[in-house]
Amino acid sequence: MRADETIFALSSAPGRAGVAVVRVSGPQAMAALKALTARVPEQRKAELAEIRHPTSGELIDKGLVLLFAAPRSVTGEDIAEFHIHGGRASVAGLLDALARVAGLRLAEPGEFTRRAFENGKLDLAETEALADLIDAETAAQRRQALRGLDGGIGRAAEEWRGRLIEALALSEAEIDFPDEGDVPAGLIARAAQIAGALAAQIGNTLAQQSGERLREGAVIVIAGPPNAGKSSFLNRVAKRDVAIVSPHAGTTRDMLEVHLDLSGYPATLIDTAGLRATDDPIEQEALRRAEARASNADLVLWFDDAAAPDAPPHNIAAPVWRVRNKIDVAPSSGADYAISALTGEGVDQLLKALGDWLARELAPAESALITRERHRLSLVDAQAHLSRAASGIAPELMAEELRLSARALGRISGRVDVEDLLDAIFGSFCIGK
Ligand SMILES: Nc1nc2c(ncn2[C@@H]2O[C@H](COP(=O)(O)OP(=O)(O)OP(=O)(O)O)[C@@H](O)[C@H]2O)c(=O)[nH]1
Ligand SMILES: [K+]
Ligand SMILES: [Mg+2]
Repeated sequence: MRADETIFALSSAPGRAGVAVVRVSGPQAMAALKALTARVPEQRKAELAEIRHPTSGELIDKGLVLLFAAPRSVTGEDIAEFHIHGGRASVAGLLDALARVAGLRLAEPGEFTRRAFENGKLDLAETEALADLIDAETAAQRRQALRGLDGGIGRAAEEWRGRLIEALALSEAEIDFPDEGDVPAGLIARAAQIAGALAAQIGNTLAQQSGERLREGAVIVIAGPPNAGKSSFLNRVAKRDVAIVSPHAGTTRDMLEVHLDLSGYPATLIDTAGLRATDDPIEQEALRRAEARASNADLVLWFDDAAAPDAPPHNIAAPVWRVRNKIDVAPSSGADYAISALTGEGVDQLLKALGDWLARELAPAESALITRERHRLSLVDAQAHLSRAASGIAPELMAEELRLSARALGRISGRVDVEDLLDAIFGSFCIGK
């Protein structure tokens, strides 16, 4: 990647739309505006312009153009924006026109964000939060991502790193001037005290509920005997025919999942094969998978048929809610919820209870600092080095532990030691972001 190259891409979603936004970032952004509209708009002011092909002069579209001059732009470079009609041909025409401008090329996935990072507009944790915001499907996920974009774990890690560097300075003063009268006594003890306090604080953060589950959504598995109406329930909740429903026991083989927004919280609802003894090897494999999925679930909805109640097996680790289905054909008692997947009776109550449960389970995760495994591993690493630094070791060893800890913390915001992380993180973005 080279900063002297100017990149462009469709930044809004591909496909037909009212408006499409194409962004150009880099030193040739103004030249691109001039080449296509024969002028450069006033900074940060939308202007209506005729956008023409630079070689043929053909009119591509009339649209709004904007200029954000460096460094006051999202990437920190000159940015030109073209807001045009969101037709496939209009967008293709504009992208083709931009490709003809000298020094411009199509952006790679995540390249706009990567430039923002390299120009200090975002730290690495904020970059991750931006990716989360783009991916957020529910209100709670959006709030979590916004908190991350507002500093979150990156800011905390930098604060801790600042205090750690203070401790490092103390221990190095002790190493450099061990016997000098004007160096106050007990430097190493103070450094150890700071290290111990930081280790405890990071330990507290690690002990708090992590935000990962909110990012990914809770997993709710529908399990139960064949023909209990599991797939019928999934279809009703999804409001479309996701799963095949039939009176034939053993209809579902492959697990099917739908993503739900329940009271603003995310969940993945998974339909599984009906549990029963069978000789069919394919069905046995389906059952093995269903059981494995149920064992990793956050919640299991155990479905049975009002005409043939069936208790759940005892080896399910997750909390189990018993749901009795088909109450339209047989009266029911003894389950947590009674529904009819066919008529819809009782389904709203069950969904409401699931929404309340999700809110209880996931609300604390909204304010969690740690939202990714990467953050957790860096903090565990930083804490281990801090604990060793505080354990009364020689000043030289202590300084080394503090340095290692500072590096682990620095990896969170990405200000140091990150080259190898960059490709992985930016690669998860799409082109135009
Ligand atoms: N009367 C009545 N029939 C239902 C209800 N829910 C499902 N059924 C019927 O029960 C049969 C089995 O439904 P499915 O949704 O395929 O059941 P399943 O639990 O997914 O079955 P497997 O995938 O084979 O384990 C179908 O004929 C459905 O139409 C209900 O609430 N009331
Ligand atoms: K069935
Ligand atoms: Mg089924």
